[in-house]
Amino acid sequence: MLLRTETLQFAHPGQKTLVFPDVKLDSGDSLLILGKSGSGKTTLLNLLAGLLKPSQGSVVLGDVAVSSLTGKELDLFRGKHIGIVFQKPHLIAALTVKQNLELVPFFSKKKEVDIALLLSELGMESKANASVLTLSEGEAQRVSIARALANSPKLILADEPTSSLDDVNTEKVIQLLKQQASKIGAALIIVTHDQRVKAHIPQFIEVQTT
Ligand SMILES: Nc1ncnc2c1ncn2[C@@H]1O[C@H](COP(=O)(O)OP(=O)(O)OP(=O)(O)O)[C@@H](O)[C@H]1O
Repeated sequence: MLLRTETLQFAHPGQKTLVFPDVKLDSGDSLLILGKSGSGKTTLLNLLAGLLKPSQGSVVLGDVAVSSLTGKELDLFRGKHIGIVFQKPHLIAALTVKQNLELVPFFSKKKEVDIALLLSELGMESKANASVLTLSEGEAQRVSIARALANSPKLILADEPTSSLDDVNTEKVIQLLKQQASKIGAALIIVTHDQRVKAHIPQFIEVQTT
């Protein structure tokens, strides 16, 4: 088992405690996190990424308890083993597409992946030297996927990656995430309420408001 959570709970300041279903995932598996708005899907993703600390329970990735790592250790572990696609691309505006991707191996201290190959697999090779300010929304989202893959992570987490995309780009983005996850043997978790995504990934857990 690659990823295992147990009895995860978290409370944002002044909010009621969120209680999450357990997640169990093998390498190469894909899973959707579904649930109503405000149920805690993004919070769960942040707990899985080690961006938030659970008030109860644990997150174990491989043989490492992510939820008990702290500080630099946690940042390094995340940089090496987890790729995150945020809802908005959050690219560095002053840099080109390629430069945005080159930062990943720099920060994760991992061997560089072939960025040119990655861009060509994402249909973005002609944009390698373009400023990210000139990209369309779909293109920027593909670059943010490339960035999440550029450290060959064990776990890919994506938060509503298709919410601002049209049908064609949604299809492309989901296929890319699935293909790339399977190519590098990573597990893939997508938070979504997008019906179009549900058609591609049948396994899901549902976060319930209590
Ligand atoms: N930083 C924060 N401070 C206080 N409360 C927060 C914070 N972030 C989230 N919450 C609250 O925690 C609950 C879960 O939020 P979360 O963003 O995880 O839900 P979600 O299921 O991802 O929602 P959506 O589908 O609308 O994005 C909500 O009630 C939200 O208002």
